[in-house]
Amino acid sequence: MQLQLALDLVNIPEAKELVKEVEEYVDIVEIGTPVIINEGLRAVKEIKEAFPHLTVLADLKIMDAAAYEVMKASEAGADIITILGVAEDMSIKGAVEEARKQGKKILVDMIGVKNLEERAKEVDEFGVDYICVHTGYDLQAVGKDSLEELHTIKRVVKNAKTAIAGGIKLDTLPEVIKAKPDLVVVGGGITGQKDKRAVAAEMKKMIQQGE
Ligand SMILES: O=C(CO)[C@H](O)[C@H](O)COP(=O)(O)O
Repeated sequence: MQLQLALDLVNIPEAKELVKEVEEYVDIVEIGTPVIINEGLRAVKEIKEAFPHLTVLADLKIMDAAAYEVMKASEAGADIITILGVAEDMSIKGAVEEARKQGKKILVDMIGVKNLEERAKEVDEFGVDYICVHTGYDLQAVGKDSLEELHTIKRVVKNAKTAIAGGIKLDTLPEVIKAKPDLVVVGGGITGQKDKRAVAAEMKKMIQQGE
């Protein structure tokens, strides 16, 4: 089980500081959608250059023009690129094909997918690398989480790795670990804490113990 640090509400210098603080405890660094909106793919490039040993995920949440956007994120140094599960089949297949050419991976974000079980089976057949259930900020605000959805995809996904994101904190991590996703994505649960390093270290320890 891997730990992904999601960086959403920072600029590039702040992102670098944050990664420096916790890098020994995280496996993947996510350059979040708001960072890419504010800073462009330059954020991906600068983080990859500063931390070449870390796996960098570009959270583009691609909806269209998938092959082109995967190519651009790959050129910037992303190792993993995200596309939405609600995108057209052709877009997801195009993303996978381009990622294979570039030697990169695709994570499908299932945010907003209504027919989760059926769609997870379909995208799993397209050869994607990760399928991620995700409660976005807007639903977190009304108390939702993705644990039930994780159980659903764990049941039906045969090829891809499973992942979970959205509002995971130290106190909710044990339940998540029990469900055994391959990847746990944590943003505010680390970045919003006073002692980020200590929280990341504790999360890593809990994850290792849960394996
Ligand atoms: O993709 C995102 C928002 O759309 C976030 O990166 C993801 O939800 C993880 O952050 P947090 O743990 O703060 O919810």
